[in-house]
Amino acid sequence: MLVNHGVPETLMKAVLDDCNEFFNLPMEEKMEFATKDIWKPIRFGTGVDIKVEKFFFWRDFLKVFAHPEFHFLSKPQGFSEIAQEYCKRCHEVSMELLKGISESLGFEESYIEKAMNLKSGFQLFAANLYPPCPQPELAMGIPAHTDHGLLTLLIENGIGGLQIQHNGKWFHVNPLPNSFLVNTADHLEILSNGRYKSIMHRAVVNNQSTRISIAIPNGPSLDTMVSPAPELVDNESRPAAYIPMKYKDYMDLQLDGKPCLERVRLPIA
Ligand SMILES: O=C(O)CCC(=O)C(=O)O
Ligand SMILES: [Fe+2]
Repeated sequence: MLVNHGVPETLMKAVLDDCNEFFNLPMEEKMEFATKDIWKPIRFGTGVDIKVEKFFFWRDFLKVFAHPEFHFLSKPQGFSEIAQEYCKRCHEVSMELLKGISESLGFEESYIEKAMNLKSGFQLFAANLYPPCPQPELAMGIPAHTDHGLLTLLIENGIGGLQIQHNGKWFHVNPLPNSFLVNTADHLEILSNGRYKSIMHRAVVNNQSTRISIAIPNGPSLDTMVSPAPELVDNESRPAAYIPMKYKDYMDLQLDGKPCLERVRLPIA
C-alpha cells in the first residue's frame, strides 16, 4: 500500500467518477468497443451473467492503451484528459518505485528503466465495474490471476473486494483512502529471477454496492525480450528460473486463459 505518493486526491476521485459515468452509458454505446482482440487499443467487455465452470463472472471492464501512445474514448466528456493526466502520474510513480526496486536488487537506480526500455514502456488503463450481485457466494468479480508487466497501481471507490493470496490463503485488502495498492507483477518476477514474486489476487463481489477499481499495469516496451537479469543468475547456485520471452509474445499467451507465468517458469533443482 502506497501513501504520500503525490498524486492529487482530486485527480484520483475525478478518474473514478469518469469511469462510473462511462459504465453508466447505454450498453449499445459501450458495445461499440466490445472485442476479444487484446491488441485493440480500446476494449470493452462485459462478463455479468456469464457462467464459467461453477461461478458467474460479475464484472464489466474497459481497457485502453495509455503508453507509449495514449488512446482514449471521446465519451464521457473530459474523461480522456483526466485519464491521460492520471496515467502520466501513475507512470511517474511507478518509475520512482522501480528506481528503489533496482537498488534493492543491487543495481544502479536506472537499471530497470534501461533494461526494460521504460521510455516506451507499455501502460494500460484498466477500469473494472462490479455491480451488486444478488448471490455473491456464487459469483467472482475477477478470478485468481497475476498481472503481466512490472508493477500495477490499483485504486478503488472505497468499496472493498480485492483479495490477495499469501501462503495458500486468501486475505481481504482494505486500502487506506487515497492510497495506491501496488502489485508486483510477472515481469518483475522474471527480471529479478524470482526475488520479487508476482502477487496472486482476485476480486470478490457483494450484494450491496457497486464497486469500481482502476488498475494501471506498467510494463516493459512490447518488443523487450524479458529474461532474468544476467547479474542475478549464477549457473551453479542460482540458475535462471524463467525462459526469455518478448513482452508482446507473453501477452499473446494470455489468450488461452491459462496462467502465463507457469509457461515460462523452469523447474529448477
Ligand atoms: O478490482 C480489483 O481489485 C482487481 C482488478 C485486477 O486485478 C485487474 O484488473 O487486473
Ligand atoms: Fe489484476
